[in-house]
Amino acid sequence: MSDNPLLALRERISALDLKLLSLLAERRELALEVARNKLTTHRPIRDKSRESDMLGQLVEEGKKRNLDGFYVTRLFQLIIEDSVLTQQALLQSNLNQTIERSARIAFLGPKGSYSHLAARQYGARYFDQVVECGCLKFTDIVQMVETGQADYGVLPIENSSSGSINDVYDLLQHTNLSLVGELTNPIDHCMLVAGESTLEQIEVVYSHPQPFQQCSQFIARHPQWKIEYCESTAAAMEKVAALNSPKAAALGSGPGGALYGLQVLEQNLANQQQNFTRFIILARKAIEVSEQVPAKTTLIMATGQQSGALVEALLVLRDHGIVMTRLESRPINGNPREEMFYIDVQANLRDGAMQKALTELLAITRSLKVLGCYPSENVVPVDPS
Ligand SMILES: C=C(O[C@@H]1C=C(C(=O)O)C=C[C@H]1O)C(=O)O
Repeated sequence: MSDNPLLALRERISALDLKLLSLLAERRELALEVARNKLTTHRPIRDKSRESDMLGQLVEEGKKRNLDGFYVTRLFQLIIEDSVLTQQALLQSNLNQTIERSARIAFLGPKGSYSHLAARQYGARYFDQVVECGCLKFTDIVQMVETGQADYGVLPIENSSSGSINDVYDLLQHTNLSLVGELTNPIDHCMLVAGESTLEQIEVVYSHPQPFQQCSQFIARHPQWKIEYCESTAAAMEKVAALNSPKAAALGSGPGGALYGLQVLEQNLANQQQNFTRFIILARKAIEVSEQVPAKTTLIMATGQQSGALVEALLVLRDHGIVMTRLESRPINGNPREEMFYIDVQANLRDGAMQKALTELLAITRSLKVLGCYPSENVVPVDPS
């Protein structure tokens, strides 16, 4: 134990953190045991009343230890989210006989891009080993999966600040790949520097145009900075790491910056505090979703040009009690008078109601394609009882 009081305290904190890690790993193993039990009992993965009761007890126990309820709730909601998604992955691997322990995953941008981080996160949930395939363009990602050079493709499809990514929606019109998963990640834009620096010392900032748009209010407060656009946030980080100057910074993700040895100077810089990007996962083979796991299905359809055609189609979903979570329209190449509609629904493709709705939709639409049915990765947290 160090003689320096601060170092001695830090050593004790680090030792305690290791114990916390061991406990979290043990808890995750127990969650997997619960999932294996649910394989035999067919109970749903989520038991929200159990979560709510447990959180209530933890908040009370936390108060006895001077831990405020919001902190305890937020911490255990994150722990429970991991537990639920880990269980979902086990049930899905069991149902779809996913025995491969490694996968090749294609994504946009070099290491450190938001897509790269999403690909790593998805891969870690389903595989022991991931071969990372960074691509320059969305079309490269789709082509790598279609040609068997990659097993999965990760594509950003919408951002809460800048909206839908139309190029990806358009790609879905023409590919035979299936949608097999989704991932929604908070996008926390940070100012990243190569070493010690301050905002006052910064003279030039590098990033992709998107982060500059999403952080325009922060950037506007520093009109003296020179703005340099790069092809990706990862390229910006690479540049700043190479410059190794207190005058240069990159706008990107903290975890991405760490891959280039960059430190966070300022964080949470987006105009909108809640800044999320949703990614979709594509594969050559469609998957089935266990009825114990919340499912989403994505359809793509052309309704024809008769008036009210879209309304008629949406009424079919309503009549079968199917909840639509997203409706996006895109022009059809070469047919300016008609649009293609992308619909996300909270339903399992195998549900009877979903099958009946599809049969009726086939009769009233000009074209209809199921892009895929996949587990909903959005674990909505419950509050303490
Ligand atoms: C572990 C279980 O599965 C889920 C995860 C829970 C958790 O991590 O505490 C609690 C309830 C369920 O939503 C369980 O059913 O007990």
